[in-house]
Amino acid sequence: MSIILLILFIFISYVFLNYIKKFKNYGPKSLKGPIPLPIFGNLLSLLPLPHIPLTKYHETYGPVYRIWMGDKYTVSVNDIDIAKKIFIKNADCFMEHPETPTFKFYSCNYSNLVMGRGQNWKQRRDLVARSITKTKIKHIYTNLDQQLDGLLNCMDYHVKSGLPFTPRGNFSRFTMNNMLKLVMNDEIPYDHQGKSQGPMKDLIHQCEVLFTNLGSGNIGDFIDLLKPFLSIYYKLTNSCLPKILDIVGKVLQKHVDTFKEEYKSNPRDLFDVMLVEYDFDPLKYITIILIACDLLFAGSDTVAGSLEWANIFLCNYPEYQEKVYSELLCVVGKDRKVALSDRISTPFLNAFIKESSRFKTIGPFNIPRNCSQDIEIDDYFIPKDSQVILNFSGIAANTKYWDNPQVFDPTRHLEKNQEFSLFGYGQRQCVGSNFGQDELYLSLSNMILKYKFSSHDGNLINESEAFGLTLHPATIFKLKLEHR
Ligand code: HEM
Repeated sequence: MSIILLILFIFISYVFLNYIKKFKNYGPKSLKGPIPLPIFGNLLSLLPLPHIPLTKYHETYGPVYRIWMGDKYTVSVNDIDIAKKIFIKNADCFMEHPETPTFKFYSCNYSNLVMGRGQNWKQRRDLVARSITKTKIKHIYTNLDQQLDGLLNCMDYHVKSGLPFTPRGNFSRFTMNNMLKLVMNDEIPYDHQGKSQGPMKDLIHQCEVLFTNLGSGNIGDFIDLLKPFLSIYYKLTNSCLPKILDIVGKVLQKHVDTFKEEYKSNPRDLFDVMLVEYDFDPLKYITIILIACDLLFAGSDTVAGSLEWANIFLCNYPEYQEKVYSELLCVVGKDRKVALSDRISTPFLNAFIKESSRFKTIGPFNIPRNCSQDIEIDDYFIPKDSQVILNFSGIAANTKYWDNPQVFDPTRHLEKNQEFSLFGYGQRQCVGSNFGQDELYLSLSNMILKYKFSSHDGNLINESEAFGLTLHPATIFKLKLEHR
């Protein structure tokens, strides 16, 4: 009995002291924020769609405020100028991500690029940034073009058969294939009905499981008492990561076995580039596999989700669809496909894409960064070891930048060229931003030039959001496609 009382006493004292800590005053530049609860801090107020309360808090506490995510002091930044001061001007202070059981487990102890740290990260980042260009991998855009043909063929099938077209699944396979081609010169073949086939099919399935695991968030990452249990839980239960590493590892081994001298100057893909860079050192294979996985994860769901949202807006705002189509018809005509060089001549389509990404921010936040020392930025004090979130959804709704931000209106970008990027700022901003934007432009423009989009039942498509690894449409919607 006395042992139980003792444990209870220790627990209550811990909770009490822990709670007091949450009210520490950092002086006149202390950040304001909502009152936290014991243990959970403000976590419960963030459910189920954290970007909504995080954007609302801005109205009460200003563009930079603090919340407690469990035991983690978190700074939410909703202003572009301050974001730049943090992530560009004071980059050294905000370079790493916070250490959490989830980040640690899924990065195999920070051995990948996305979670990499210090010099290791710099070296991996430099390698990937140099590689995903057409100077290094020469056929990178030919591959993209072929994948686009595959997607358009699939859409053709739906036009001819009169069957409704489901963007979810078809767009994820398209973007996943672009990454598979880029990284390991592989792809998931599919029949016209959109069903995946072949050995890589299992990879897509395992990635979906992993996206769900990562996207659901885990309270054990934020509450110190739970962290050790979460680490143990991952070790005991999670089997999709080893499966993914196994599938990707086998493809890497095949690359090693089939490598030819000529691939040094004309690599088949990123695997070849990395094998040469690391001098075929088997100790580096795990890093190569993990970087490959980074690109598969970071580069597929983001672009696929952006395409889904853009399709919804084409259907729900048919007047803008007609304007984009007329512009493309005038610039490109019907005898060829849209090319990247047309981008400069399609301001309305560019504005439509920008508005689509502002209206539904596919990645509502950057990957949180850890602050490595106490620092003052303008009127804001950010304490050491707090985590900093760049709230893209908050910036997208900030009336400092946009009139009537709740209205979908591409013309706003023609009237005023307001800077807006979902790719982050500074050295650690998205390494695939150029490729991702090219992928989005090419696929969307060619779809619009070829097909008229509407919802399959004639109703407006539901625009509500589901929060996961990305902020994607909550419902799996279907489209009616007609040839233009
Ligand atoms: C619409 C498309 C995309 C969006 C919105 C997006 C957004 C982001 C964001 C917000 C970050 C974190 C930046 C930060 O912390 O400051 C990031 C990082 C990253 N993204 Fe993207 N991304 C997209 C497409 C892609 C593509 C196509 C690739 C691969 C080719 C890619 C690969 C990566 C990688 C590897 C990182 C980690 C970079 C590092 O830590 O050095 N992303 N992305």
